[in-house]
Amino acid sequence: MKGHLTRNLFPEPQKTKGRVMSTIAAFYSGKSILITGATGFLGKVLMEKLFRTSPDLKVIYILVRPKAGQTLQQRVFQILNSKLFEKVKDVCPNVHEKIRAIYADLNQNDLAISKEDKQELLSCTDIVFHCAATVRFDDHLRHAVQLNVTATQQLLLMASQMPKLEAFIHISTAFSNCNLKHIDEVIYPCPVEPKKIIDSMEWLDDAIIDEITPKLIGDRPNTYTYTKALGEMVVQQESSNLNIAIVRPSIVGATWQEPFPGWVDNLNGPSGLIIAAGKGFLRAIRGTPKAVADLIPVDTVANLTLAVGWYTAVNRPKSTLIYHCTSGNFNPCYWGKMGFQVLAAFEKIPFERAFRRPYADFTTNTITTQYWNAVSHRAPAIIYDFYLRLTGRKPRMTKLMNRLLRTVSMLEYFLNRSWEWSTYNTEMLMSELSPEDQRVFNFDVRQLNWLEYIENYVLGVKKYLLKEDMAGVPKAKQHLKRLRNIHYLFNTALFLIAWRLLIARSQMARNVWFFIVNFCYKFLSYFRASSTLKV
Ligand SMILES: CCCCCCCCCCCCCCCCCC(=O)SCCNC(=O)CCNC(=O)[C@H](O)C(C)(C)COP(=O)(O)OP(=O)(O)OC[C@H]1O[C@@H](n2cnc3c(N)ncnc32)[C@H](O)[C@@H]1OP(=O)(O)O
Ligand SMILES: NC(=O)C1=CN([C@@H]2O[C@H](COP(=O)(O)OP(=O)(O)OC[C@H]3O[C@@H](n4cnc5c(N)ncnc54)[C@H](OP(=O)(O)O)[C@@H]3O)[C@@H](O)[C@H]2O)C=CC1
Repeated sequence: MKGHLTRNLFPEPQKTKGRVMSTIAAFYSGKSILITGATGFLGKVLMEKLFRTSPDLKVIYILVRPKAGQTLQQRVFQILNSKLFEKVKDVCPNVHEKIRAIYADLNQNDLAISKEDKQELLSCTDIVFHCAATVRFDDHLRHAVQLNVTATQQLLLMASQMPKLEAFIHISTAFSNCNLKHIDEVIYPCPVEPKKIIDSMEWLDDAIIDEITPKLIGDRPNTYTYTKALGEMVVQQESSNLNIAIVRPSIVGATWQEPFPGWVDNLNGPSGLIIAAGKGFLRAIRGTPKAVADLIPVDTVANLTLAVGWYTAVNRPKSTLIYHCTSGNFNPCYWGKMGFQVLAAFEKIPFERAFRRPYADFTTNTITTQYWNAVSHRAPAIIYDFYLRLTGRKPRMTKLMNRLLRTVSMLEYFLNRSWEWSTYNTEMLMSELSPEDQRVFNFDVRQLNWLEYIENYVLGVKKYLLKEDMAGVPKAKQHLKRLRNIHYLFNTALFLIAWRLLIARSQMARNVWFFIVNFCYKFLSYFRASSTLKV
């Protein structure tokens, strides 16, 4: 593909209302773009930004599968009519004509794209953004390989047959090499070749795959990070034929600025834990307060990805460039501090019908974690289920708590380590951008104010995930006050009962008790006597 281009890759910067138009936005005008994973968290934000900044783009092809009883068209309709796309409709009123949903299933070896659709994609596509993946940590290796490795290979094969293709941008993860502490902008090889893994998945049965999975993933924590690393190797193997770049985001969180702050639509990463903490289910996590919380807003990832698409197409770097999209070395935040910020946000923006008052303790001690799990997580769930049973309702809290603790245990790996990612390419790209591009496609996280971001994140979780109205905030605050009083009352009762039992059984406890009562009495008498003397 390299060197096949006949088009003008350096469009003249245009002027819009006295301001020079963004070069990147101008670059995407008139382009046919293929996005995989466009129905996902990052894909939607990427597509929204493209339509908003380059309304003159020709078409966005999205590979979609029917899901949850919805047809392709219904899925697209739902996305275009969501809050996220409100601004797009103003700048690009015919957006529905510019989006073309193509049936595809990345679980199928040939991606299940029809002949006609494939022909159109091959002849028209200018740029590919490959976002689709399974992001589940515990996916069966066969499924994770199919989506994160084989599907990537199939897509690259298609890309190599696209005569107009200018750039192929692959979205990986900054954690694909999380077994290392310092990660450079290079592709690290896995011991077993991806082609061998793909082949073996075809003939090994599930039981044998289960057996060899721990050996294959080695010192990585899950099949997700392992298969994303294999996916990168596949990309590297095709890089001599294609103009490719890889973007590696860290933990992707709610939007920072665009199209508005705090937008989020799934429970992955921190979002689910914010709900669990805000509703009072999760009160302690095994996490290192001083470890870097490498969160990156989803709009920052979209901006960097679009800038990478432009740079790769225009400059055609000789080798595959890798861009780390991380916050740690530009503007670090730490889990302990983030925990405080989330709690502070709950004070202002409490969630409705909380189970207990929000509290979050990051602890590194395994015994403390087990204590918290027993006393603060499982015991209240058992008591609540007992109450549900007594009132003739179905118990559910213990089951919910068990699933939550399982989820937390899977995220713990990322809460107890810090990584260093080199960011030379990302910084180089930033310096290549014109001031207007730096403004429109901002990925400079040094400007991010964490306190403000976290507050908007919590607000976004409340509005877009929990669908709670801000009008309910006073009632939610009232409910939390009631929970606090119940908490104090419960603790006092517990203390008195324990003490009473102790006094009944131990002479020593009785002596201590009499000593305290005697001391208090004497102190009060002295205080009374001295105040009478003053008068
Ligand atoms: C003040 C304290 C708070 C401070 C904030 C602290 C934040 C810490 C966040 C650390 C995150 C570290 C992430 C590292 C990401 C690496 C980057 C990537 O590339 S990775 C890309 C990112 N990938 C990921 O993040 C994937 C992580 N998730 C998974 O892999 C799977 O969901 C699973 C294996 C954890 C559970 O599987 P399984 O048991 O089969 O069940 P299902 O999947 O069906 O879900 C069961 C229930 O749990 C729900 N729920 C789901 N997620 C979360 C959550 N995060 N949390 C809570 N809840 C969650 C789910 O909605 C459902 O509820 P319901 O319907 O029953 O009511
Ligand atoms: N979220 C995060 O914290 C991070 C994500 N990343 C990477 O960013 C990319 C996007 O992640 P994110 O948006 O969060 O993930 P999502 O889970 O939100 O989206 C995944 C996308 O892939 C699509 N997909 C999955 N399986 C298939 C299939 N069989 N056929 C067709 N499409 C399929 C999904 O479609 P459908 O809607 O039909 O399920 C969805 O559009 C991924 O490559 C991920 O590895 C990297 C670092 C962190």
